[in-house]
Amino acid sequence: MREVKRIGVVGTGVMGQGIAYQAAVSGFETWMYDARPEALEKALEQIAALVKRQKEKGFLRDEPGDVLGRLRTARSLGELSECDFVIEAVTEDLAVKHSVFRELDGVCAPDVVLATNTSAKSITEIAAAAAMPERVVGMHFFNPVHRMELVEVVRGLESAEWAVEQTEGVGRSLGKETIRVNERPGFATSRISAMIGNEAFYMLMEGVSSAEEIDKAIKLGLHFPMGPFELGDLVGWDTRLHVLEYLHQTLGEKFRPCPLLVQYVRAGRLGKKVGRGVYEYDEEGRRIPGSASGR
Ligand SMILES: NC(=O)c1ccc[n+]([C@@H]2O[C@H](COP(=O)([O-])OP(=O)(O)OC[C@H]3O[C@@H](n4cnc5c(N)ncnc54)[C@H](O)[C@@H]3O)[C@@H](O)[C@H]2O)c1
Repeated sequence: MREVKRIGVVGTGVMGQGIAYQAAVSGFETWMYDARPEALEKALEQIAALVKRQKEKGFLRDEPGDVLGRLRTARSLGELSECDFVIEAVTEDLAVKHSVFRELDGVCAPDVVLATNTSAKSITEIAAAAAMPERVVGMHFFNPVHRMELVEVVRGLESAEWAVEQTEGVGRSLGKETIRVNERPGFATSRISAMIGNEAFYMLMEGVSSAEEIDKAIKLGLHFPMGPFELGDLVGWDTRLHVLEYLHQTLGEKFRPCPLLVQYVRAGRLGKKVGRGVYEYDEEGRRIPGSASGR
């Protein structure tokens, strides 16, 4: 199996930057590419800020300069040709993912695994765009990547055993626990969390209680670490909606997206990444007290 020293990350939004941080902290030379240069710049800034915070809290063994020194930015996918393992974290849209995999296939050596961080989509369908679908594997990280312990490793119809094992090995090298999942829509985790977030929105729409009270109920009554609105704001409601639409299409009526959730996405209330979702956030990303929307 190929020794992994350089990791490529494609798409440096919420997840890509978290994965790139984790790879650099874990000692890998980390190549980052995004179709929007401003997203790449923002990712570098956010990673530098996170490195600083983690060092101050005593969570980082290495010097910040050493971690940041392992980060490289690419101006095209072609510059990822020397990478030993590539993780795609672009927008949750099949056409976008297909174009990335088609191009990566021509760029990377045949023994390089092309992993996708899709939250719920079919690995088999994503892999269909690649000339070598056997090297495409699901590698599902959780947000925020540096804090969450799990990576779901998802085997598509054509995923080869060597590629699945390589993905599990890289997951462990990034300090994560892994579980293996045979592909079904939503894997083991997104299926449950999408349903809870959607149900919480139905409850908000029906006036069962306020968003803050529903979050409080789920945290204190059911012992979840975060409420469904807090979590959805963190994940991004646009990403949540993409997942729900896909689960609705593949698993049926029980996943029909709540109309109020759809309205939030149409209004641009996408969550923490844009400063407002169900709650509002200041420039540092801290929640503004009392900012929960009434409905
Ligand atoms: N947000 C979460 O909590 C979460 C958790 C697990 C998995 N995921 C999955 O991770 C992936 C990324 O989600 P996100 O929340 O980081 O989204 P995001 O919108 O924050 O970032 C996506 C990035 O992809 C870039 N991009 C779009 N097209 C591209 C292309 N052709 N080439 C290169 N870059 C391109 C965009 O410019 C953007 O910076 C999705 O598949 C999502 O389902 C998200």
